[in-house]
Formats: sequence, C-alpha cells, structure tokens
Amino acid sequence: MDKIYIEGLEVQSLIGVYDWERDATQRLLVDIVLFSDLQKPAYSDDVEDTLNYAEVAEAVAKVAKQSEFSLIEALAQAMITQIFTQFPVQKITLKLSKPDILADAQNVAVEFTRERKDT
Ligand SMILES: Nc1nc2c(c(=O)[nH]1)N=C([C@H](O)[C@@H](O)CO)CN2
Repeated sequence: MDKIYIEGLEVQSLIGVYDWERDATQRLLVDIVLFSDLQKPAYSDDVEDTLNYAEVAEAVAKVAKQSEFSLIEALAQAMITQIFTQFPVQKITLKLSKPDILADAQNVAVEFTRERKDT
C-alpha cells in the first residue's frame, strides 16, 4: 500500500496528568502515516484525487488545540478518530510525542496503528 507521511508536525495542547500541567499548553510532535492508494493522483497530478496532507495536518492541529486530555494516548486516539471522520483513509499509523516533559529522556511517545472499521 502506498503511504503519505507527515513528520514532526508541531502542535500545542493542554495535556497532562498533573496539576502543574493544567495551566499552559505544551508542545507536542505528531508523525502520521496515511495508507492510501496513490495510483490515481500519481497519473492525474490533481490534488482532488489524493489525501491532501495539508488538510490532514490542519485537522490534527485543531484537535490538539481544542482538547484538554490527561494522557497522550487519549489525544492520539482523538486525532485518529478525526482523521477517519474527515478523510477517506483506510489505515493510519500515528505517533504522538511529548518531547519536553522528562528531564532525562529525549522523548516520550505513543504510537497507534488503526484500520477503519467498515461496520
Ligand atoms: N502512558 C502515559 N504515562 C504518562 C502520561 C501519559 O500521557 N501517558 N503522562 C504523564 C504526565 O502527564 C507526564 O507527562 C509528566 O510526568 C505521566 N505518565
């Protein structure tokens, strides 16, 4: 299956388990793989025939901005749900990183791979 990648998308969200995390938004990074047949746009050269990665990035940033989850797991799921709702994609891998939170670690992240439920 062909893939579209969005890598290192920086978004802001109010997120975290602890009281001191509930006062201000934090920087998060999102990596997304959109599994999609790209045969048609490869020949038509028409953005209407493909998943517009700019629109997907905008939708994901909006979910982050408008949400107030405790866990990055919950925000990652909300992002995936929004992508499936708004775009005709069959399968998504989404990695959500919270890079500024642990002093002794370069990054913490969750990664989900989910397929659209046909029912
Ligand atoms: N699996 C997770 N563990 C933790 C999370 C999380 O979102 N998922 N969050 C926190 C705190 O909010 C953290 O960012 C600061 O310690 C702790 N563990």
